[in-house]
Amino acid sequence: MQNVIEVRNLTKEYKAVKAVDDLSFEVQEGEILGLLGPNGSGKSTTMNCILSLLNFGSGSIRIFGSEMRPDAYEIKRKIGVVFQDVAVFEELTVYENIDYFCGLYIRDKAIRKQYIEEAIALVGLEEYKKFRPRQLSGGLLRRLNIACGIAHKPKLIFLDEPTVAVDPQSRNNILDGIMTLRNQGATIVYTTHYMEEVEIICDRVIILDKGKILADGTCDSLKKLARIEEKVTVETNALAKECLEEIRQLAHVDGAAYDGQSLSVAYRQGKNNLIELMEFLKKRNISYSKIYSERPTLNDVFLELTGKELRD
Ligand SMILES: Nc1ncnc2c1ncn2[C@@H]1O[C@H](COP(=O)(O)OP(=O)(O)OP(=O)(O)O)[C@@H](O)[C@H]1O
Repeated sequence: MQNVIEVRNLTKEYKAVKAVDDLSFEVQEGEILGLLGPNGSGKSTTMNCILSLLNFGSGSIRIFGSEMRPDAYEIKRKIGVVFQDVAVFEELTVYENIDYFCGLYIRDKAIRKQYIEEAIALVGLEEYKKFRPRQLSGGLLRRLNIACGIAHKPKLIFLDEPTVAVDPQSRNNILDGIMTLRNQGATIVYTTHYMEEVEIICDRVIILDKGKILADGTCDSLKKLARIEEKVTVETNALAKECLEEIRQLAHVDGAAYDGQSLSVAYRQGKNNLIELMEFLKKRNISYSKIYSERPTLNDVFLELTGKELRD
């Protein structure tokens, strides 16, 4: 498969801060790449360098096989960008807003009309074509923002946290729309603070911290990086301190925490842990309302690698 983006040894410094530190990666055609990292890890700087919105100290960036430069207009025509902040015209209706942005790229009126209708259908705004932005909810506004960024059918799309503070219906609509764009052949770079979204839509994930790549792979391959193999949660309000210490000494236990209502036990190895813990609780006459086992999530991996929660 062709590399749509190739970043080689990219370094960007702001005075004393190395925002991007010798970064190299590529994005393949038809891929949804999730770019994740704690606040300040260099995601926006990386995206802005790729888009030639920022100068950088050293390294190279190629898009569709050609060097990306501020005047690379042929490449820029094939790119769509949806920034975190909604940027639409208050004076124009939903339809007119999309028409405006699409018109920057598509001159032919008939083709443009078709593209606008397709963008409206993609984000589910059919009933709101004549509404002005101030009449839309936050979720609908974000859908409009996306429609404006992708109506010209770009081959490469950057989406910077497009689902922040949207209702579940709009979120599902946006995620479905992004997968549809990928299925239609677009390559997508996606930043988010919601790990569950990454698990649903991303083909590959890069975890950044301090401007460097900590991990790069599919969600499943990243989960294998986790030190723990299983987490067992027990809902109980009857656990004595000594018992918690005993649990920490059980076979394969990596760590255990108890907050007075919920006991959480992490295991380095994933076999028979649930049964053994249930037997232990029975022997100690500890009653509980619920017990369940989970595989490590991407969030656990992120926490282990960066020492931070993705959502802080
Ligand atoms: N214009 C600037 N001047 C100085 N330092 C900056 C500037 N922009 C970013 N930085 C610094 O560069 C580093 C990377 O910031 P960047 O915004 O790229 O991170 P991010 O991962 O996008 O963060 P967030 O998730 O908060 O958007 C941070 O230490 C930040 O403080």
